[in-house]
Amino acid sequence: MKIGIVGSGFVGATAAYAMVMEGIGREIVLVDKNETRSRAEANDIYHAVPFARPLKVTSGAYADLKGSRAVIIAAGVNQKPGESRLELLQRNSAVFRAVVPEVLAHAPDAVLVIATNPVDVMTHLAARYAKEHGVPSGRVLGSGTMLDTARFRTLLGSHLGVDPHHVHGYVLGEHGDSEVLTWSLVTVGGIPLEEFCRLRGVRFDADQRQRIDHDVRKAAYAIIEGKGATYYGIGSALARIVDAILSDQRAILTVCTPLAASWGGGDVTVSLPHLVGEAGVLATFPPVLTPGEEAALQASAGVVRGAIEGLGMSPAA
Ligand SMILES: NC(=O)C1=CN([C@@H]2O[C@H](COP(=O)(O)OP(=O)(O)OC[C@H]3O[C@@H](n4cnc5c(N)ncnc54)[C@H](O)[C@@H]3O)[C@@H](O)[C@H]2O)C=CC1
Ligand SMILES: CC(=O)C(=O)O
Repeated sequence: MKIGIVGSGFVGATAAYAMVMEGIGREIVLVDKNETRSRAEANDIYHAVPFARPLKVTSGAYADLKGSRAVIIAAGVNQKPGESRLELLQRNSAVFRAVVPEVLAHAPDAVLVIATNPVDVMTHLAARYAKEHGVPSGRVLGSGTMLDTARFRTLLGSHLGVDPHHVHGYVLGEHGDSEVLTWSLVTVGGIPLEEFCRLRGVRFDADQRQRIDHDVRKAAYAIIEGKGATYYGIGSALARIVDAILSDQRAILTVCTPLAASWGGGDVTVSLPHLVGEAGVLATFPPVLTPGEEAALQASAGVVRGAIEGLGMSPAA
């Protein structure tokens, strides 16, 4: 099973490395406008194969994406220290105008997995191009708030003293400053958060919530300030999404995809829990939230809708 990656910078190359480490797929092709970089990354990652799983890793042109089951798009600019994701919009939408039609032309049956920021708007844009090629919007999904959800679960697990695999909680809405940590949905081993804290005698007050909210929401800014880019978390999230697609896992992931008009937030692309399998997004599960969380989610969808409209696109892809 072939996986394509367009944009083999920090994010694309790390996703490829994560897939080699975990044995996801059989072949990975890296494409980048900087061919010297993609060739070097492909060779470097390929040399890890004897220590990991038997995958082939190559670099190539768009034509080499032919037959891919999934294509990750991580091409474009990343944030400089202090810059927001939305500030990348104009530059990365120009990159997508060049990249997405090429991917659709050479890998028309692939599920597109978007990572480039601002990922919600870029996913909306990619879905619009895909629609022009007859590709249903469910076959275009973005990493959305997968990374924020992972950060939330990591910090909660650390505070509670529980393996984050057993901590369930979702960050929804924009992958950006307006994202919503849905505290009311958090369960630990099936036990609601407050009840779990009572049973274990763990202190969890407003200050602790505030600290975790801050550390999740500001994580990217802090990491970029310290080392210029984030890539291990997102690389692992992208590998997880591709695994769900290739194995038709029916995983519930907080990816983003254009939402049906029937969703209360209207036609926009933001993250909600989605069922993900071979064909991409198979179903959407708008959660039951507190009134405050619901208002924050609608406000977050409004931020993304404004950015989509600012690009001159109708929110209805
Ligand atoms: N969705 C998420 O949770 C995350 C998203 N990102 C985003 O991923 C994107 C990539 O970030 P990095 O890998 O750190 O950047 P990078 O600068 O290391 O890599 C970007 C790559 O895209 C390539 N590229 C640019 N224009 C292209 C074109 N027209 N055709 C083909 N390749 C092209 C560049 O040559 C470069 O190799 C950024 O937009 C960043 O904000 C980063 C981390 C998390
Ligand atoms: C850069 C980015 O989007 C993140 O690390 O969340």
